[in-house]
Amino acid sequence: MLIVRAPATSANLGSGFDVFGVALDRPADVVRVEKAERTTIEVTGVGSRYIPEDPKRNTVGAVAEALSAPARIRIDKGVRPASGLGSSAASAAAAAVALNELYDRGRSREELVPVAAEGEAVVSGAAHADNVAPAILGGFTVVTEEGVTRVDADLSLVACLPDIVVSTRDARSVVPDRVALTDLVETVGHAATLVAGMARSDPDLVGRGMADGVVTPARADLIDGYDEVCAAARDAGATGATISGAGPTILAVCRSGTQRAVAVSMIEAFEERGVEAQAYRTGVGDGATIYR
Ligand SMILES: Nc1ncnc2c1ncn2[C@@H]1O[C@H](COP(=O)(O)OP(=O)(O)O)[C@@H](O)[C@H]1O
Ligand SMILES: N[C@@H](CCOP(=O)(O)O)C(=O)O
Repeated sequence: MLIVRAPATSANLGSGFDVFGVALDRPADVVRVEKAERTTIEVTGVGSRYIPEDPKRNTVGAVAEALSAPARIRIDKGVRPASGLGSSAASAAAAAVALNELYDRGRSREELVPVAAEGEAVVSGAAHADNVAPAILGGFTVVTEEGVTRVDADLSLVACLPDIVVSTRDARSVVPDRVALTDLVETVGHAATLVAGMARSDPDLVGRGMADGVVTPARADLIDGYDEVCAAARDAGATGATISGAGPTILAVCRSGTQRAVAVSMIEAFEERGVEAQAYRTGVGDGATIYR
């Protein structure tokens, strides 16, 4: 048997829709795999009752199929599904790394990114790789058609998860399919600022670069209290806050020493709207880790 842990991830970071992603220290999924005649899946842990065990409907089933690696797969969920924290991607990334090792397929970590992205197509309708790339490689990642670029970064983050469910599939349906040139220019500027900030582990630049006038405003209505929670995070010392992935989690980047205050303020702002929430005080983490 092989055991692999893969972390939660936060995709988009505002200006990098379907391109940027960052691995978080926590939470994480743990996946156990054993060779078998055919693939079977068992799911336990956070939100497991909402996750199908049918290999055709679970992200890990698509990964096993893509690697021709049938297995008994047990998933212990630490990342709540439909959270905006790459829940479906954490399982897919862990399964890709585990099955590649179990069956000695010899794929590099970079080569496993499109394999794990096959799983994302099963749940969201698009094989977007912005969650699976950091879940496999760790750090901050930039995904394009040509491949993945990884940047090491050290940042203090808060991921605040309200008791609201937003499915990635639904949140993708509200994204505009055209943008004006002025919006494009603004987005390129923000995205470039964010990448420079990641390379320098500079929370001010990253916070500034998270601004986005295209995708985020279209999705903000799906999260009750979005504006108030972002404002509370900034007032408490965050340099920026935005929707994590497709939501409902809100990700905040913190100045040194403000992480606790940011977390408390975000929870309180949700509570003022009558929404319960929990906050992960986290940072940029490693990718999938194999435990034998
Ligand atoms: N291994 C898995 N882990 C989590 N969710 C899964 C998995 N396989 C399929 N799903 C389905 O994917 C959906 C959650 O994915 P998504 O909406 O992208 O959430 P998240 O934003 O947390 O990744 C749910 O409908 C869930 O049932
Ligand atoms: N780029 C995708 C990311 C979805 O992330 P998730 O964590 O919500 O699955 C999107 O924004 O749709």
